[in-house]
Amino acid sequence: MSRTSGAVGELAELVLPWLPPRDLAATASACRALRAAASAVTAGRAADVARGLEPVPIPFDNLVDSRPYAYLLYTPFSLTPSAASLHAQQWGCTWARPPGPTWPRSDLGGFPSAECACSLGACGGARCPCADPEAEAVGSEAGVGMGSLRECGDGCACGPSCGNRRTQHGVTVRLRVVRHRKKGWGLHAAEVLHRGQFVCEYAGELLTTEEARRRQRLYDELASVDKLSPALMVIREHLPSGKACLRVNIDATKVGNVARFINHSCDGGNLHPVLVRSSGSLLPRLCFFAARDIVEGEELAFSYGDARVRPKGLPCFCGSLCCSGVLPSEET
Ligand SMILES: C[S@@+](CC[C@H](N)C(=O)[O-])C[C@H]1O[C@@H](n2cnc3c(N)ncnc32)[C@H](O)[C@@H]1O
Repeated sequence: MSRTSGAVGELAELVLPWLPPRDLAATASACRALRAAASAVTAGRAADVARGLEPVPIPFDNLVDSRPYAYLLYTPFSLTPSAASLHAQQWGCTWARPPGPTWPRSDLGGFPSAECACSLGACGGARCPCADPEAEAVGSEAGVGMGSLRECGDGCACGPSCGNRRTQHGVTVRLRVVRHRKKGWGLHAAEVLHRGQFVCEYAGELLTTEEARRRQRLYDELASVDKLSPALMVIREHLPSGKACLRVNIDATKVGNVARFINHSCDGGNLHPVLVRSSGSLLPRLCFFAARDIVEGEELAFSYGDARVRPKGLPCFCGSLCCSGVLPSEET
């Protein structure tokens, strides 16, 4: 009974002394079976943060303390909070049927879209309206702000195997979530990544600005007492008119994908954040590309200054030569 605690321990102390030997032995054996089952669940969670929802498993790796994994509800795509609760995974389980993406949306509600009608294999060519002349350069520089990319989407005639959908197949590169002494978990390459290679999207709950502000206040309080590692991303995009600004709030704190483990680096890190637009979609998606060749084992990082994450005034341990000493934050 040395390891039982709280209510279970109290209950055991009350009940067990009254049991006959056979029932006491049966209770002990049931506890051993439960312990083995719980260990199997822990091992499964530690073996794959994505719980089978990405094309390749993404294991946790902790040589620093005793936490085997970080718990989150995994979603490969961004969702609205109502969809997230509707499709909530049972505690500890994978989804029987994962939810579909909130975008790209097929219904544009009257907004113009530049979808292509290319036949399969012809996308990305000179006549394809979704072709992006800058596509080759995407991801080639870190620390130069947010890039942009156009891809085919739900509004296009081509199918999912079209070559102009680099970011739409989930995480296909080998990654690992590694525990750090000062920064918490961090995302690392588990194979060589080449400059310009797509790494992952930043997926989570899509929030209204009002809800994002409400959560930020809460996360600030919890983070200041070390109770939470928030992953609320605020992306601002100035529209061509210069008069309006599109704001996208993605909260991956509790419902999100592997990108929520990417830490900040003051020197821009080795990832290039890129806003990807596709036909049939009102909102851009935030995607990360390798900004240079990355060796196996290297930590992946980008500058939170480009797509800001709260909370305020926390110390930065990125270790880069130009480290400012604090994590970037913003007034919302
Ligand atoms: C998006 S999460 C990144 C994953 C996080 N390390 C975890 O364990 O879940 C952002 C949080 O990670 C921590 N973090 C990220 N970059 C950091 C850095 N350079 N130095 C210290 N802490 C960092 C901060 O707590 C920040 O609020």
